[in-house]
Amino acid sequence: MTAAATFSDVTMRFRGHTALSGVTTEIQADTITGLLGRNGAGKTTMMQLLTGHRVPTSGQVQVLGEAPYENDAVLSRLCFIKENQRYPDQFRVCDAVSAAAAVFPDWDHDLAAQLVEDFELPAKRTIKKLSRGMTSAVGIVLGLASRAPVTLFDEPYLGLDAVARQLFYDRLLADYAENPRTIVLSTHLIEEISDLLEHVLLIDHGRVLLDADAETLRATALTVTGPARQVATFGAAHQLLQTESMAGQSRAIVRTGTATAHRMATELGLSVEPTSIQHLVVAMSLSSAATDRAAATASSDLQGVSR
Ligand SMILES: Nc1ncnc2c1ncn2[C@@H]1O[C@H](COP(=O)(O)OP(=O)(O)OP(=O)(O)O)[C@@H](O)[C@H]1O
Repeated sequence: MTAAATFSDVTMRFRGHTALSGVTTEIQADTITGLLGRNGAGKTTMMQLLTGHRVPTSGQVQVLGEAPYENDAVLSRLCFIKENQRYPDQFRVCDAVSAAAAVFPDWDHDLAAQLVEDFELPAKRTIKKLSRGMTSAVGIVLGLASRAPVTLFDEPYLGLDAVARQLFYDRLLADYAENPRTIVLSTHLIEEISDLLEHVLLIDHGRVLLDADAETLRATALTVTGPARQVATFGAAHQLLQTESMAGQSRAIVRTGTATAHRMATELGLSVEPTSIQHLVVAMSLSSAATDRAAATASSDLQGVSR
């Protein structure tokens, strides 16, 4: 696998706040990557670094082999559809489409026209007068029809109804199958998009918490259910992320690197199911928050001792 973009020990600080801390990762070429994480995790900041809207405080960001900041050769091959994408006041839908067609070298006119029709966008209406969801649909049309080698969607579907979101997923997959390219999609609607994702990058408090291909995640994240003691035994032998117990029964989400995990669970009399990416992301984020809290408590206890 080649990398379309790399982050090497990237730290991004905003006046006293560290948004990203020592991030090292690669965005795989010709892959759909889900950039996931809680509010304020650092997803938009990563996209802003990829698109040269910001330069890192330290470390290096490279896109298509070069630093993106003020680099036209790179930026002309990038498309960034932001949450709350803004357009000039007088722009109609058709103006946004024509402007994008002039900017993106690989622009597909037919696809754009088809998408405008699919999303039932009124081509001659001023974007300012569109509903929230329709405005999001304009961004989606531009992002898909740009056919940019690196396309970034940052929460692209604010206000889009369920039917329109499904349309986006279907059109994205169909077009991607025919024209593979690097797509990064940041979203909180993990359940909805998890089947689309080939790679998952989970950011938490500015750090990489999970960086793995979706296939591996599906195979290594398990939910086991059964008697509490047996679940605890199984959890102790694996990476236990979350556990809930009631009336002597437990349910745990674990990550396992061993091929024998299924057998061990069965021998312990536990039922085993795959864990969805959404459940895994929630469990990992909560587990990381608990670890941070424990570390903070330990550190304040130590400060108390030293006084
Ligand atoms: N210009 C800025 N000045 C100060 N702090 C900032 C700035 N931009 C981002 N931050 C902070 O950096 C952190 C990461 O923000 P970022 O927008 O990257 O998060 P996010 O993962 O995209 O969140 P969300 O899912 O809520 O959109 C947040 O704590 C945010 O408040």
